[in-house]
Amino acid sequence: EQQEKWVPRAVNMEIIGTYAQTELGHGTFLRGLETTATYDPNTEEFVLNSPTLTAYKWWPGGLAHTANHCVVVAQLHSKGVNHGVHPFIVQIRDEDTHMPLPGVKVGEIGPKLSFSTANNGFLGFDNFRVPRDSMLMKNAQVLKDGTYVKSRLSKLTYGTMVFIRVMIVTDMAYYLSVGATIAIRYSAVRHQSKPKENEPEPQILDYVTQQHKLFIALASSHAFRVTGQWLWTTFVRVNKALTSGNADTLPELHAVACCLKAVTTRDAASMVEACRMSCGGHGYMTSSYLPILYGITTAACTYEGENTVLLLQTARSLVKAWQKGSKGKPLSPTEAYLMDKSPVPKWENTLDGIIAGFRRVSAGKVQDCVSKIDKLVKMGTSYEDAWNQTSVRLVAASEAHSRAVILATFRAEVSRAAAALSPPLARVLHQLVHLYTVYWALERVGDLLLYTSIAERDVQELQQQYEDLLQKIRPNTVGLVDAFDLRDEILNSTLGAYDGRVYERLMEEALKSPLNAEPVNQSFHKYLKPFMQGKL
Ligand SMILES: CC(C)(COP(=O)(O)OP(=O)(O)OC[C@H]1O[C@@H](n2cnc3c(N)ncnc32)[C@H](O)[C@@H]1OP(=O)(O)O)[C@@H](O)C(=O)NCCC(=O)NCCSC(=O)CCCC(=O)O
Ligand SMILES: Cc1cc2nc3c(=O)[nH]c(=O)nc-3n(C[C@H](O)[C@H](O)[C@H](O)COP(=O)(O)OP(=O)(O)OC[C@H]3O[C@@H](n4cnc5c(N)ncnc54)[C@H](O)[C@@H]3O)c2cc1C
Repeated sequence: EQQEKWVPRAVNMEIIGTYAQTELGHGTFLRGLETTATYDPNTEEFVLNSPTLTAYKWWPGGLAHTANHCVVVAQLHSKGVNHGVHPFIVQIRDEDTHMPLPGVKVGEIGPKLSFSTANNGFLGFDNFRVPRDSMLMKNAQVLKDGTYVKSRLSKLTYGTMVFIRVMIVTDMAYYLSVGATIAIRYSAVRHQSKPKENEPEPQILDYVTQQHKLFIALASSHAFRVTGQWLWTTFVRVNKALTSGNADTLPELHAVACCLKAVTTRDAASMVEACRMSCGGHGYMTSSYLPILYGITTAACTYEGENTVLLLQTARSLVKAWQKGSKGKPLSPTEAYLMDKSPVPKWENTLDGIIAGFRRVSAGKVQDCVSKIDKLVKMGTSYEDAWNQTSVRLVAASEAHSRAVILATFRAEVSRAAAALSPPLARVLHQLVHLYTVYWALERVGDLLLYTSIAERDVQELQQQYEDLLQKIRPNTVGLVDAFDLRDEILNSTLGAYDGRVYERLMEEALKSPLNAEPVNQSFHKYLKPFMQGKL
């Protein structure tokens, strides 16, 4: 009945909430969180407390001034036993006056790289009492007498994060569509330089280097949209199984959500930055929206699980899978390729050949990690230290695994959908799949040379394939970003508006600046003139 009590109020916006998990002292290591929730059976209440400064919640979006409730993650103590972190739904502000309740200290954490409107906040409790039913009891419970009933699966507490990580992959597809639309439309409008003296300055979109910077962002948007759809379908299936008590597929979902969240956010941030830089000085204008978009995407590399930590989570799963597979036990569908012990086949410069190559790279890297860890442990190193000394390779193995998943999913989903598309549209989408696949083969050619039979002539041919694809995609580029159908109000960009009036929009925005309100700014009389006269 907790859902009956809280969900309608949240849906009706009677309560505005945030997720208060991260503290000043801990964001990654959840078992180290310091906020306590101690059960008092005499009053059937939990006492929330922030025993130290580092226990203060720090970062939750909307916490400073918007939220009047929040989900607080705290160490649950009952009958003198600490049962670990659990979620509690807690009212922190009066619903009429919006004043912080007695025992609640809440405020704004200060300026950030971006997300300036998110009023991220801090929250401290001073022995703040909440009723027993504040504990969200879907998984674990505390009875009136303080008896703790453990969850059938402790990791279900972390379920919210899996859900958000799954959504973030699709978020990155959207942010890349925004960045690609702005930069490609601007590149169609901008003319610069005179490679041919007797011809007018060309569109910068006709420079192959510009195409190299931008087309991968366009292709990645589609790759992440398709992968995000696949991941969501997987999440729904796993969640349905969880509801009926079957948690067998949760570890695979956790592992694949971790590496896909990490790789798509890192790619999106670096590709949005490339979009910004490809627009020259005007890309550095806030009015282009590209700096703000970079701030948004790069934040995703940190929140909902810092990327390195998540890649190591996936690596943990890959190492366990390798060890399981080596004992002949079956592996999950996304990790089954790790046990492909067939001889390395002759390299093929095809989509299937490249996808198979990335699976070889991932399996080879995982095997190397396992061998290094085993060797260190045999030499007397603790497993934890051996893990840490191998962690750079573990992250690389995780990335290779993630790329193999994205490549295979993108190709399979577009091939499946192509049958229902017009031949010209199918052809263009296949070109994007091809570009994405060959781009990453060239980006990771060192790994392919180490773990597959790719030869120098194959690499040369791939480079030519890539440059041919840039040329093939060029005529459809503006049409492809128009197809994202992003309204000017959403793009919020002087460079990306549909009508291409870039220079007029840049000037219109500039003239809105308060610094253009008068011809001589007051700073001249207050500072410059006295300084120039030696009076400062
Ligand atoms: C890094 C870990 C996973 C480590 O936790 P741990 O208990 O020490 O776990 P471990 O010993 O490494 O593994 C124990 C086991 O727990 C599993 N596990 C870990 N996390 C999950 C999960 N989410 N779902 C399902 N299973 C999970 C792991 O796979 C391990 O399984 P195993 O022992 O290998 O069978 C955890 O501390 C963690 O998830 N940290 C990241 C914290 C985070 O994501 N914070 C986000 C705060 S909210 C936010 O940022 C909002 C952003 C703004 C917005 O989205 O709007
Ligand atoms: C814009 C934004 C919004 C946010 N919104 C929220 C919110 O709404 N609610 C909320 O609860 N939190 C929120 N957060 C906090 C966010 O979830 C944490 O910042 C994130 O989980 C990382 O934790 P941390 O900051 O403690 O970094 P740390 O974990 O301290 O990371 C610092 C460095 O240590 C490394 N490191 C840490 N542990 C390991 C390890 N085991 N192995 C190897 N390296 C390691 C990391 O890789 C990283 O390089 C937000 C953060 C941002 C930036």
